[in-house]
Amino acid sequence: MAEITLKNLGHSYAPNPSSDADYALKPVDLTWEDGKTYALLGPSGCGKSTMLNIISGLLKPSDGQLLFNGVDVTKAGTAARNIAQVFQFPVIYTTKTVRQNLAFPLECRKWAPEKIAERVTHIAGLLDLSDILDQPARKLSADQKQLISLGRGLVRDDVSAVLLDEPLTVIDPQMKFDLRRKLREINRSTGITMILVTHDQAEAMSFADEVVVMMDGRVQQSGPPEELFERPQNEFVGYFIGSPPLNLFAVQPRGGALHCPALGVDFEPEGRASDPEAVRVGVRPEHIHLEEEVGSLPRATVETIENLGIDRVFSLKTSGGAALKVKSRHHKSLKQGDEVGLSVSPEDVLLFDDGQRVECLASS
Ligand SMILES: Nc1ncnc2c1ncn2[C@@H]1O[C@H](COP(=O)(O)OP(=O)(O)OP(=O)(O)O)[C@@H](O)[C@H]1O
Repeated sequence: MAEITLKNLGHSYAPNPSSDADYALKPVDLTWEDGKTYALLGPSGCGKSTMLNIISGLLKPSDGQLLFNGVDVTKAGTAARNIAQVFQFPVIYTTKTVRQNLAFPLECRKWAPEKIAERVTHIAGLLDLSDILDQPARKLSADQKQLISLGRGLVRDDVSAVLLDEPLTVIDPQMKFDLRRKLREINRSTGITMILVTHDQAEAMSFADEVVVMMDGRVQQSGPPEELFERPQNEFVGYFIGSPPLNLFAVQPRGGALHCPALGVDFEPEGRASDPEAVRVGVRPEHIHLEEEVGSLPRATVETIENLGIDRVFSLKTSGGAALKVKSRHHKSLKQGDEVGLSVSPEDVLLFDDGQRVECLASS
């Protein structure tokens, strides 16, 4: 098992990269602690597979170094790295039984038969495969086949990390939940570092101790799910994480400070004075409160209501014409066309200058 360090690690598929734009993965410094779960999250083409393939050794990076437990493995082949990889589609021998599939990597390493039997029994127990060990793999469901793929990786006792490349794509939604829980249980019981690639934020947020958000080949932010939700470093992360995404509002200069007309909040950005045109205020739909007694609060009109079961998403238009969404489990009597007051706590307000979050003093 290994701590994985990316040291100024980047990759360009172009032979002579001349600018940032030539890099599929822009050079980045990151350390992934031994035993934790990580998710690489971002839209299609943002560089997730490039990063994963560099870690597994399928791709040699054009820039920087990759270290496992402090040892430079940048030039090491896949075999030397002892990485187990699970792909989108299960990679198993359909003509073999579950037991034979799990035993095969150990037979190739010339383990003694009794050690193989012991290890296979242990791994099958971890993965809930004990009852089907003697069934042919081809007869199993997609999620069971994915568990066998995972088992084939875990069965070796020298695995540095498990890389999961969108392994839940072929799985039914309910099974996805179970398999994700199972993966976390295995991580906790084996202490093996797991890195999941996904473009599904809910999957990333519920699986990983830390999520690495990527866009255009650049790591935008890396941190625990709550931190990405509460303190996104830039507008992209704020918008990409959360459902519905972060509300963003324009500001106007007012008496040396900045004023957000939609929410009726004033700000003083810390540090340099900002160009108001480049400043936007962000508030999570969960953090805006609706008041049915409007009073002197900023007002908005309910345009549509989406019922999500427990929660509702209210799409609103402020009196100044700004659109926003509010997510709440209250206000069941509100209907389209109703007028409501808006309130927000200063600590829930985020300020972005030129797309990057800045600290600010907010007062309602
Ligand atoms: N072998 C290659 N040669 C040239 N360009 C490549 C190659 N592989 C990927 N790219 C480019 O590198 C960028 C990052 O691709 P990558 O596959 O790493 O993204 P991704 O986030 O994994 O996307 P997806 O979610 O669609 O798999 C993309 O612009 C892609 O077109």
